[in-house]
Amino acid sequence: MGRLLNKIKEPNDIKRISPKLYPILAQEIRDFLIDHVSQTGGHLASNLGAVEITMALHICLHFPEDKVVYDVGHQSYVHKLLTGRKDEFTSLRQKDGLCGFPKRCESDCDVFGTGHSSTSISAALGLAVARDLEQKGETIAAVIGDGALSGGMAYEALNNLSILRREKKNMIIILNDNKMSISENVGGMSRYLNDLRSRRSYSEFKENVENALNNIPGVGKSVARTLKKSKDSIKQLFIPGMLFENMGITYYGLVNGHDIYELIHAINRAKQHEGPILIHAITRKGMGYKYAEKNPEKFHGIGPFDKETGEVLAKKTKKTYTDIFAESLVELARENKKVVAITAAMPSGTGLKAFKKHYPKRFFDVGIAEEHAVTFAAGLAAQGMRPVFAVYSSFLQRGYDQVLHDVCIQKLPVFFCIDRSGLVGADGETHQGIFDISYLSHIPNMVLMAPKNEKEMPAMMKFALEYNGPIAMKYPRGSVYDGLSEYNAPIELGKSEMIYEGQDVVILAVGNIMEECEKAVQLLKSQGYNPGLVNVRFIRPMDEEMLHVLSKKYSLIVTVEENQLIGGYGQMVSAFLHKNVCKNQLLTLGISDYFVGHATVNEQREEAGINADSIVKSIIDRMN
Ligand SMILES: Cc1ncc(C[n+]2csc(CCOP(=O)(O)OP(=O)(O)O)c2C)c(N)n1
Ligand SMILES: CC(=O)[C@@H](O)[C@H](O)COP(=O)(O)O
Ligand SMILES: [Mg+2]
Repeated sequence: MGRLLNKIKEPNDIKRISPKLYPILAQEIRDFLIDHVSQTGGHLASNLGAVEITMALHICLHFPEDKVVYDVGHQSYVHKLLTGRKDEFTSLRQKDGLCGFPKRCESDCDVFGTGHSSTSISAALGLAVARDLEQKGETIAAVIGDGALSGGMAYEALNNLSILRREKKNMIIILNDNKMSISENVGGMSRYLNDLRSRRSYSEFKENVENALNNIPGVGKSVARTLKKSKDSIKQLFIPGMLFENMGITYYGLVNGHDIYELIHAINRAKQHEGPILIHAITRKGMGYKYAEKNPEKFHGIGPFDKETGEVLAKKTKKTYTDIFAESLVELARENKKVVAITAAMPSGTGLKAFKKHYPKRFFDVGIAEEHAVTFAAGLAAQGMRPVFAVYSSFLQRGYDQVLHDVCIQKLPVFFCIDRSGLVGADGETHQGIFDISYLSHIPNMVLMAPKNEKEMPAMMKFALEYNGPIAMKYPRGSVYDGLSEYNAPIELGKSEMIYEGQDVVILAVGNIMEECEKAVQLLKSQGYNPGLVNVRFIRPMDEEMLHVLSKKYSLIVTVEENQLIGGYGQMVSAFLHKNVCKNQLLTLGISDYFVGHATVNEQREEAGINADSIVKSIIDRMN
């Protein structure tokens, strides 16, 4: 570890470093990040890009009294380094280890937990208003990227900042503009920021304007005097950032986001400002590591890699569910020209890059705007298109009302391809896809499917695109499970698939948890039991005909799902058995009412009691 970084053991220790050594410290931080993330995996490029911004904040502010909210929070490793957690980086994103996002319970310098995009300005405004109501004086800041600024919630907050303007109360927003979301940034705001980037700083503009006017013989000087008096008109004419200025947010740009001294000057100036102020910092995602600079998308979120070559260590031996989705959609779209694909700033993660390559005019990246994406899809469907919205389960939570209000009430044929459904592992609590059955299964007109493995996925997708109404298919992060059971039964609305008949006990497996259930069946058989096994396939509409048969044949019915138990499939079966006055024993296995922290998926399944061994134990305990 670098000599200077080694001196930083507690919050504010950076203030003991001589200013002339800041560039050396920045390099030591970059070396540390590359060394550690190359071993643990994590979000590297964003953190490399935020080194100087974070250092400057820690030089100018005093923690934990002063407070910074990091938008998304994937770029908060430097903040964690500078607040006494550098020794924990060997446990980054591992069970009981350092979280990859800010977390209140981890440090009093993590004032607000993040993970989902575009929340930082809202949260910081809440902190600032509380400060003012309490008549305190700390500095409150939000660090938001250009990608996160494409999220609608950010504008709701920018709009509401007027309450600080009115009271002349300070709040700093640092816009970390690197022209990148995970992929290239998109949309009108990105174009606006590009325009701002293309200009020099306002102060230069003002000076240049005055010089130009003063050089005009005769009228020039008086015009310059008049304009100078009405600063706003110069601003109106020339200042970049008028979008912010017109909302009452002072725009301070452009600042070189890698010049620590310029940043310190800007932040110290901003601290004195009476009202909200936005510092527009230009950075490079992946700064300081050539492989990440060249390919910031690859190094946005990356597994352990060889830092000498930039190559990921784990060789991909199997396809992922995302690969199967992407390949199948390209084929289905070839046959059906009405198929259009939508992503909310996740073209790589959802696999839609492949679709974009084949059908660029039928591909839409709407930015980090899931709410908009859902209703945009509804509009497309209302005009006869077959929109497919590929979205991570936890991010679709943003569009819940749009699913209900704009798609399901109107019974519009939108196909939701819900990736990262179920446990996701290292991203932890904010990213687990363990709520989608709960938040979709109670919406009338919605159909919710879950393939047991990759063989069933293409057929389910074909069925979905032929189904005339709202329909969703949930599938997990990671490699496919090519299971014991071959896909055979054709897909029929609301029909489950009996895999093994068995007797006494039957297991109903939802989606990819089939992997654990098949192992459990083998283990039970080895102990003399003969369990039945059902591939649920349709969470809704439920296969009530099958449930009637099962209720007559088996004394114990077991449901297993990678979802909260509350609102889950097991609860739906329980309601069915209750409504039909069935006397069966019911054992529901799933996530029992807690948020699942960062760990491996296997560790998370074991903790939840839905790995094979736990399923077996629960069944045997129940049967004896
Ligand atoms: C609601 C939501 N949608 C999508 C994501 C996935 N996501 C994480 S970081 C990111 C891009 C953020 O870009 P930017 O704010 O510019 O930060 P940078 O990585 O460039 O520093 C996206 C889309 C998310 N975290 N939350
Ligand atoms: C920070 C963020 O929200 C994304 O980078 C997310 O971590 C990506 O998840 P996957 O690694 O599953 O694509
Ligand atoms: Mg960015």
